[in-house]
Amino acid sequence: MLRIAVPNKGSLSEPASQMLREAGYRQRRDGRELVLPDTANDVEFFFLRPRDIAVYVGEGVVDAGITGRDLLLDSGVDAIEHRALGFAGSTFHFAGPPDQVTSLADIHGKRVATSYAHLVGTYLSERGIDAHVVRLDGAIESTIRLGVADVVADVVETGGTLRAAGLHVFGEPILHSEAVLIRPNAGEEPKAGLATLDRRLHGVLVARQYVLMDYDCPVDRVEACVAVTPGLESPTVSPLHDDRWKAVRAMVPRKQTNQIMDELYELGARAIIVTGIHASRL
Ligand SMILES: Nc1ncnc2c1ncn2[C@@H]1O[C@H](COP(=O)(O)OP(=O)(O)OP(=O)(O)O)[C@@H](O)[C@H]1O
Ligand SMILES: O=P(O)(O)OC[C@H]1O[C@H](OP(=O)(O)OP(=O)(O)O)[C@H](O)[C@@H]1O
Ligand SMILES: [Mg+2]
Repeated sequence: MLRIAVPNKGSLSEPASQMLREAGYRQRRDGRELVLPDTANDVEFFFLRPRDIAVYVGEGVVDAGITGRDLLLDSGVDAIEHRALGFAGSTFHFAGPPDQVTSLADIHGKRVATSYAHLVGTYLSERGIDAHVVRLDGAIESTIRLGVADVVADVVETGGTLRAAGLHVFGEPILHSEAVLIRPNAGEEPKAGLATLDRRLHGVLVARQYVLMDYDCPVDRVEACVAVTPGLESPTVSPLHDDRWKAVRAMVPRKQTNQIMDELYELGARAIIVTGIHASRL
């Protein structure tokens, strides 16, 4: 059985379980369940704290886990990012009072509050910046007002929390993070079964990121239209009863749906229809 660690709390928990459900796995209904076997799929889920998941994976006591890239890097353990999962996206930034800190060099000699002490400490020392890292569990944006830090390093999604605290980000992002599937390093072959899990998760990603587009196209416009919808391998082009027209079907990125429909229409395509993808295996 493949042993998989899943976040039990926090912002990664529900979307991780949702993604696994869409990939055909059982997930817990009761938030207190700690272990959940899914014998039909030959896997067993362990619900653990997101920050601890990299440690369990690094130790090799589970075969795979879902956590944040930022948490993986902060753990410093020997586990490998196997696949980015496209949710819980954020950047990790330094921030501080706009009138006091505007560049990385300004951090020198200051106190930096963060929940990611290892990550931040390494980042600063690699750049020769000497600062005192204050490790706290959360509500990092409050530390400056409360006088325990001069600068913070924290997760930024919308930026709303920073704005509410009167802080601004400065310098380059330390990191772009999102939820990731991780596996032990240990120089070994990934455990049998991991490939199936990975293919299923990739299938969910594709189903989320792409739609199917069908349209009718005048024969002399097929090449131009196909250039707009090249599909993954190559689009399907089928004959229609009226031989002046062809039918084309291709996967297109969901975000570009309307722009592509406009372009196809301009090129002479008609009856353009878009359908969602429920599942996929590429
Ligand atoms: N607002 C957010 N947007 C996107 N990702 C976030 C956000 N807040 C935290 N994360 C991500 O969640 C992971 C941290 O999970 P963790 O459970 O430790 O904290 P949390 O989600 O902030 O939950 P809580 O603070 O309620 O304990 C990290 O990968 C982090 O990047
Ligand atoms: O840019 P934003 O959209 O405002 O999101 C970022 C905030 O979200 C998280 O906080 P959370 O609500 O988890 O509280 P915490 O600081 O106590 O972890 C994170 O630590 C930031 O503070
Ligand atoms: Mg938090």
